[in-house]
Amino acid sequence: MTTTPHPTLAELADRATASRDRPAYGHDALITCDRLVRVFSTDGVEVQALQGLDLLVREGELMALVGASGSGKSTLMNILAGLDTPTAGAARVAGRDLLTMSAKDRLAYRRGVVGFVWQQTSRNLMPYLTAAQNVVLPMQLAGTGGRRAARAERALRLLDLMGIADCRDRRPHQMSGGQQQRVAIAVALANDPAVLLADEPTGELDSQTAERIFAAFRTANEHLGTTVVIVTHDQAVAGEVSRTVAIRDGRTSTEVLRRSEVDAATGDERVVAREYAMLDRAGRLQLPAEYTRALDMRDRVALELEADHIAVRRDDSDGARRPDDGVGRPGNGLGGRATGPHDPASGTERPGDGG
Ligand SMILES: Nc1ncnc2c1ncn2[C@@H]1O[C@H](COP(=O)(O)OP(=O)(O)OP(=O)(O)O)[C@@H](O)[C@H]1O
Repeated sequence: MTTTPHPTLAELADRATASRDRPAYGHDALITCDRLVRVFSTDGVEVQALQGLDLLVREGELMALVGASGSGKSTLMNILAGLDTPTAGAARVAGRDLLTMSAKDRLAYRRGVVGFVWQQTSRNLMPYLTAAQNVVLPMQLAGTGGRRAARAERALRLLDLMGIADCRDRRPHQMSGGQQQRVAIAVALANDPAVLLADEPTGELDSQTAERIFAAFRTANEHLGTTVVIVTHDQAVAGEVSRTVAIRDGRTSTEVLRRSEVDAATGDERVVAREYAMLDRAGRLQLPAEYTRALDMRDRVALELEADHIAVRRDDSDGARRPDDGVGRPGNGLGGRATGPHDPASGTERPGDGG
C-alpha cells in the first residue's frame, strides 16, 4: 500500500482494517514469548535476567538455544517449564497463558503439557525406583495412561524407543550417565507432552554419549511429533538442529538456520547455515560486535534505505570524524538517517554492545 501525506477517510479505514486483520504475533506458534521480562531482586539489587525476550517456536520443531553463562537461558527454561513466573510480557505454550495460570492449572501444565530433562542426571530420576517405575510415576501422578498394566506397557515402549529397554529393572545407580539421561527423556515423555524442554542435557557427558542423547531427542521429535527445545553449550548439538537461537543479555539476538541443499552439478547434499539477526517489533536490531568493531562503528550510524536493503554506515558527519579516520565516506544524502543509542524511537537500547 502506498502512503499519501493526506490520506482520505476511506484510505484510513482501509489501513485500519488491514492492521486489524493481520494475524497477532505468534498466532500459529506453539511457544510464544513476547517481550518477556524477568527481574530478580535480591538484597535490594535488581538483576534483569530477561529483558524483553521474543521467541516463537513452531509445533514439531527441534531447536537449540545457546548463549553465554548468565545470558538468561535457564531463566527462560524455568518459565517455560511452569516453575517460575515472568515479571512482565507474555508467554504462551500450547494455548496456556503462563502469566495468568492458576496454581491448579500450573500443576496440570507441568504434569501434562511440558516434559523436562535437566543437566544433573540425579535431578531427573527417583533413585530408589527402577527405570520402568520412574517412567510410570508421572502417569500415576497425573492419573493418565490407563490401568496399571497399560502404564507398565507404555513405560516399556518408551524405554524401547529410547534404546534402553534392557535397563528397565535397573535403578539409576546401576546405569551409566547416558542411560540415565535416556530414561529421563522417557520419563519426560510419559504423559505425551506437547513440548520437551531440556536444559544442558549433555552437560555432564562425554561427546560420544552426548551424541546418543541427542539422537534420543531426535527420535522423540520424529516418532512422537514432540516439539523439542534444548539449551546447550555443545556446539555439536547446536550444529545438528535446523534452528539455533542465541540469547544475549536476556534477549534473543541471532538465529542460525540450517537446511540441506543438493548441489545441482554433483548431486551431493550439503548443509547450508545462515545467520540472521533478530529484528523486534519496535524495529530494534543488534549488530554483531565483530561487524561494528571491523568498521569502527560506535555511538551512532547512518542508515540509508535502498531498493532491497538498508545500508548501515559509519557516522562520517563532521562532528564524528576522528583524526585517524583517513578516508571519509560521505553518505549519498538521500534520506540517510542517523540513529543514536538513545533514539526515542528505540527506547534505551545499546546497538551492538560487543558483550
Ligand atoms: N533466583 C535468582 N535470583 C537472583 N538472580 C538470578 C536468579 N536466577 C538467575 N539470576 C541471574 O539472572 C541472570 C541470568 O541467569 P540464568 O541462570 O538464566 O543464565 P544462563 O544463561 O542459564 O547461565 P548458565 O549458562 O550459566 O546456566 C544471571 O545474572 C543470574 O545471576
